[in-house]
Amino acid sequence: MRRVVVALGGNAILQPGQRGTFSEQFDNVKKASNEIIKLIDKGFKVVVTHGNGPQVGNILLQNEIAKKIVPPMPLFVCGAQSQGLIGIMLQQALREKLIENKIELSVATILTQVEVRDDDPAFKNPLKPIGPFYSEEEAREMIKQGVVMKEDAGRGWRRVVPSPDPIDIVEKHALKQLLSNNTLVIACGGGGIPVVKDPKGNYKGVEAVIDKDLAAEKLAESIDAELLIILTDVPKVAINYGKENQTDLGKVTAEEMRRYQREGHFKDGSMGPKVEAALRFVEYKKGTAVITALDKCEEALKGENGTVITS
Ligand SMILES: Nc1ncnc2c1ncn2[C@@H]1O[C@H](COP(=O)(O)OP(=O)(O)O)[C@@H](O)[C@H]1O
Ligand SMILES: NC(=O)OP(=O)(O)O
Repeated sequence: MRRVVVALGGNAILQPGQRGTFSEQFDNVKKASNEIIKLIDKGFKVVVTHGNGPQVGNILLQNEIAKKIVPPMPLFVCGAQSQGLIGIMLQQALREKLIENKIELSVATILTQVEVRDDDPAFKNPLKPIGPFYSEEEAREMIKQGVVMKEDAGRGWRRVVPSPDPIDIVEKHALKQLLSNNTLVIACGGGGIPVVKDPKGNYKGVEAVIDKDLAAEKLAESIDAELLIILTDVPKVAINYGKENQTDLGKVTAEEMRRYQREGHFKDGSMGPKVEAALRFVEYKKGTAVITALDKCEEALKGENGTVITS
């Protein structure tokens, strides 16, 4: 059976302008689950992963606001909490759709650790935006209080944290076993819980949030997937994005895409990591990578939409 990793963008769970109530997020997750079920119906063996930028930032904020009463937890624990938060919504929504469609599969979320290097340069250069958006004025005030803030791809200011490169999926053997045992697996949520390995082989959590698209690529490599689908809120990747001469990309080779990347068409913190993840998967694994909008996934698989990158 063809293995596929589906990466759900933050927008698929918490849309801009929403406060992020449980029912808002659960409704969004239900819509995303519909699309995932269509893939299963087509005969794919699916592993789902998802972003956590808004959620992990909100959990961190809750910890900080309540710190006089409740001891705050480290950021990697907030990441683990976000895997549980989104995992339970996905488990329930997917199960509902599986029952509706009379598909017999178990659903399980794996609390997944992802190894990073402790000397990754990202620890000295925080770039990963998390949590809510702030105005420039609010951001300047927070910077004075020691919070690292950056402007996020023209959408407002956000807190930023280190985002080291994922090098290995710690629970990969467990998730392969579940996959072979009729289970729809949700793994590496929020890029995985970032850990470093000590000389004895023990893992220790680190203060970071891994990019979920880059982790999705590692996940796809680990389970021998032949397809990586990155679902976001635009149907296609574009060159000259937002300019008069914007051109959407349909079928492209990895070579062409690397050239556009070198020319600076894909922004850090938004389309940049998606394109890099897609390219790594196509170049190292010789698989196919698709970047498209959640509701265009079916069309993209028929070759009628989306950006499809092949070697
Ligand atoms: N070259 C590009 N082509 C298409 N979209 C782009 C490009 N550069 C930046 N974007 C922006 O990237 C956004 C998707 O990235 P992001 O919001 O981080 O996704 P998600 O939260 O779904 O993972 C799109 O909404 C679009 O505004
Ligand atoms: N961890 C992560 O990349 O989350 P988002 O996709 O929500 O930013």
